[in-house]
Amino acid sequence: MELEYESERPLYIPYAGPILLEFPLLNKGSAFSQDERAAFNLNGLLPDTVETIDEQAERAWQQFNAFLNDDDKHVFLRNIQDTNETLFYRLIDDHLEEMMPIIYTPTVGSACEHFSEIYRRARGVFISYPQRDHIEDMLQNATKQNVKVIVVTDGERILGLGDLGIGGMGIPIGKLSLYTACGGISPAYTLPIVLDVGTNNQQLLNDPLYMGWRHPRITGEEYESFVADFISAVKRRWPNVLLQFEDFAQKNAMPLLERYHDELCCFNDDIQGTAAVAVGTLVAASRAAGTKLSDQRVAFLGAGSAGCGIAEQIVKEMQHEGLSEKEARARVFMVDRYGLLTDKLTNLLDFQQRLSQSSSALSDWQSDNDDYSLLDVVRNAHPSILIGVSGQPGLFTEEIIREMVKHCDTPIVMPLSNPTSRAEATPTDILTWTEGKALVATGSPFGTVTWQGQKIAIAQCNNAYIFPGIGLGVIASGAKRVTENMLLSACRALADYSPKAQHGEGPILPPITEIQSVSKHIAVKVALAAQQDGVATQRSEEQIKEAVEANFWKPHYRQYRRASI
Ligand SMILES: NC(=O)C1=CN([C@@H]2O[C@H](COP(=O)(O)OP(=O)(O)OC[C@H]3O[C@@H](n4cnc5c(N)ncnc54)[C@H](O)[C@@H]3O)[C@@H](O)[C@H]2O)C=CC1
Ligand SMILES: CC(=O)C(=O)O
Ligand SMILES: [Mg+2]
Repeated sequence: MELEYESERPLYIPYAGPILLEFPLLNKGSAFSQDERAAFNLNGLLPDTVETIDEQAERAWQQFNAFLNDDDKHVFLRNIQDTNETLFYRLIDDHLEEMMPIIYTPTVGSACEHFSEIYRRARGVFISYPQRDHIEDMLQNATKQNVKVIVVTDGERILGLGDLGIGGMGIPIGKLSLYTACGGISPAYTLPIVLDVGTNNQQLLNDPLYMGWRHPRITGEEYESFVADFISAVKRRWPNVLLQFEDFAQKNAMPLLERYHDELCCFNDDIQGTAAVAVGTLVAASRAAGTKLSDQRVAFLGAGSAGCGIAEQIVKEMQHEGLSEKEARARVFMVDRYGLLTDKLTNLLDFQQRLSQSSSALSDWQSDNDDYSLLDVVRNAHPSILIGVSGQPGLFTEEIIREMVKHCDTPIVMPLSNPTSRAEATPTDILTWTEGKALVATGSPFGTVTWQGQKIAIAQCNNAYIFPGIGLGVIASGAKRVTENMLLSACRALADYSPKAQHGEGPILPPITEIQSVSKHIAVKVALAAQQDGVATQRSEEQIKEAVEANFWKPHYRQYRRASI
């Protein structure tokens, strides 16, 4: 197994003794060879047997399975990540299906809620508002020097769980674990960051164990200039870094993206990554059904960052298929807390306004109220696609789903809210209420559903299918910006990979176990789009493919030689 790496050049390491064992990027534990143990003063610090990474992974897998609940499994895996990153990624490589729900949604949600209780060791950078004059120093202190991907949150909208303060750090850590496990970005190049601007979560403020800044969130001018200082410091420290905004509250997500998308290589995963995965799924589903996305009508529950991001991408795709912008917008219905977004509502944000329906076009709609509920929309607009991004569980009721299936043979129903506890409906309920007719995709993983003896796999429509490939494509091409075209290419590349669209059967999205191949394919398309948009150097497709392979890090141990200090 290790032979293929034997020709790889050795690494020259300036650390020795216990310090080397404390370095998660360099530690090999019991896999240090006898020669290395002698050269690096490790003799006596490890049990006698020199193990292979496979043997270490087998022990860790047995230990993993001995834990009785997922939260404990999460803590266990995070501990391996913090002590031996190579082993951590080997384990995930070997058991992605079992471990992805533990390091990512749904378990990461619980890990964020209990962040201060389960805290063990430092990882990433915590930039708190009281330390705002020292941001540059904090970035200098990061344990990683050559950072290529940052995921940053301020913890205000963590999955559908709300404001979790610095507990939100679990999300950048989890996302970056997937950048490595699914997108092959070396963990030496990734850095999770939380901007600690306080929290409005009273439970956390009252919690004696809470480790963040105990202060209500700063807002307005103070918040904006703090983020601006952070972005300037990042640009000075790592001018070519890819920065992913993650889980910011609705009021900040879009303004931050609009302000910075042309200042550095960045994107917002909840708006743009989610749009790419959702529209990729819908394009694949339409292809499989022999129709087009522009033939569908789409209803959303939740007109926030994710909902409006997906909706705008749907409008673009429908225009690409031949509709005018007006025709496309007339097919998309956004329902939020106060009902359907129409031009009668006066309190809409800019990005919601663009997606509101003209009330004159709804004059013949039947409703008991002035505001149209989701049920009213389903009754009157007859959507064939229903997308849940409200963060509220159970809102796709039996009545709504049964009404939907009256008007459409194969409804596509996507409760995308995370974690599992926030899903708008369960796949079992949706399939029961539609008598097995619905095509279901969820944000968090759900098991196979058996409907009248038939086993139906449930696709996980999560931006995890997109962002690792974008990161790999940006790194392989040296792209300086993330353009709309690059996101659109990622979306179409995912649709190319759909088993159902390709073969007419099987799941709508490729199984998670194929995510590395999917990410490589997305990376190539993203890199090509970057070149077309003039934000990356021109190279042939062959050269891009080689760069994607060359940049794809694999979890194995390199040989170490002692560097002179
Ligand atoms: N599957 C995936 O890849 C992704 C899933 N999500 C999930 O989507 C959810 C929303 O995320 P964002 O859009 O970023 O949050 P957001 O806070 O920007 O938007 C949520 C929207 O839902 C609305 N809402 C809340 N309760 C409602 C109700 N009872 N009826 C109708 N609308 C209601 C809110 O007013 C808000 O406009 C979260 O649970 C998140 O985990 C987000 C990004 C990616
Ligand atoms: C998947 C994701 O980014 C979210 O639920 O926020
Ligand atoms: Mg998110």
